[in-house]
Amino acid sequence: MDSWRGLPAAQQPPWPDEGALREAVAWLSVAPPLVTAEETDRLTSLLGRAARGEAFVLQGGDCAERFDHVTPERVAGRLGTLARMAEVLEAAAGVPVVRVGRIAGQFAKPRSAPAETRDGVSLPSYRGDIVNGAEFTGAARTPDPWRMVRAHRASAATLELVRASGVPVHTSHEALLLEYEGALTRRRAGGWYDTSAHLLWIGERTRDPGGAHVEFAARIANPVAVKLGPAATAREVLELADRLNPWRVPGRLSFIARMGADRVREALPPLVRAVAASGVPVVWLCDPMHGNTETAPSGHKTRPVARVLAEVAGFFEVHRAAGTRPGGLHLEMTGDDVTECVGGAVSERDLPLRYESACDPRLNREQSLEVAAYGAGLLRG
Ligand SMILES: O=C[C@H](O)[C@H](O)COP(=O)(O)O
Ligand SMILES: C=C(OP(=O)(O)O)C(=O)O
Ligand SMILES: [Mn+2]
Repeated sequence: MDSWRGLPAAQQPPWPDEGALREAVAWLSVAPPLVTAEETDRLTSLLGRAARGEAFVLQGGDCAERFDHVTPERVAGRLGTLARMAEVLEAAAGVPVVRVGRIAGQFAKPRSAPAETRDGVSLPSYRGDIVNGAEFTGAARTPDPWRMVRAHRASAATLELVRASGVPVHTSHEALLLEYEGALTRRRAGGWYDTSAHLLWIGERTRDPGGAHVEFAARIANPVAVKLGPAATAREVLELADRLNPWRVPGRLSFIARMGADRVREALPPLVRAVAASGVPVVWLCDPMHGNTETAPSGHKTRPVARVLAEVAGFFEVHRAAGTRPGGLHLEMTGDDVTECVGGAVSERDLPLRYESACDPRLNREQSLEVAAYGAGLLRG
């Protein structure tokens, strides 16, 4: 299970204290599992239905969860919004909607740049609460391996709130920090399960078929997903499909296309066609967020809801033209009334009012419901 060690692993934090890293990993390797193999297998079979067109997937939640946002109100807000969106989509799809949260573990962030400079001062970039603090001070930005232990506790507390809500949701996050994911991986009858979440995905920046992340994902029994940006080639995608779903199990592998509204119509068709021709069963999800990020004049990262809708439309068009299935949506969203994406009641001027994301801009409740209603319209055809 340690076969990923020794392979190139992108986006790992430069932990300054080796001893502390070893101690934190030792703590995690005997920590209680967060999810069971049975629940995890159930998600694989639900996703298998989506691969056959008998279900639609809604995956959503924060870009970056925060340790100090684990409150009943915030979790209920996110889950309530996700549940409402799922109802809207379900009514249109005529098949069950599989609810998957970016929740209870979505704490690690890959970054475009290793450092951030403000007023001539450079500090390590914020890499998510599991690595360092968002505050712009040397102390906060120093990677601290004990934060992985806090992330496990915050995930457990969030999961308790999720389980108490009644919203039937499975958990997911990006499998970015391999020390964390590896330490929570346990042997079960069905193989090795990463017990940190039901579904793990590999990000656009770490999907090198020869890299450590793909090797780790290939070894676990969980359902896995891979983000695909506009530079992904059919050859790479076929290699990923082969590595990650060699036994061709429906539901084992999802591809999350995040092309950008302008690129989706030209970048996605060759990938969809190549996968269809290979016969490897895959669920195709649309992430209309990460290819549509812009910087507003105020300096805030934002996403125009109109571009989000345009990418969703393009994704459906591509699948209709190829005769393949649009399997679901992957969104960065919250139940809170934030001002992070532009659209509806939020204009560029409003961005500073309630911009609470520590990383990427999320759809607020109203915008999330707008995207769900739009998706429902496309599902009705
Ligand atoms: O959530 C995704 C990435 O972590 C994020 O888009 C990277 O953002 P950056 O370009 O500000 O580093
Ligand atoms: C890091 C993310 O996305 P991507 O890997 O697609 O950039 C994300 O989903 O937050
Ligand atoms: Mn993001």
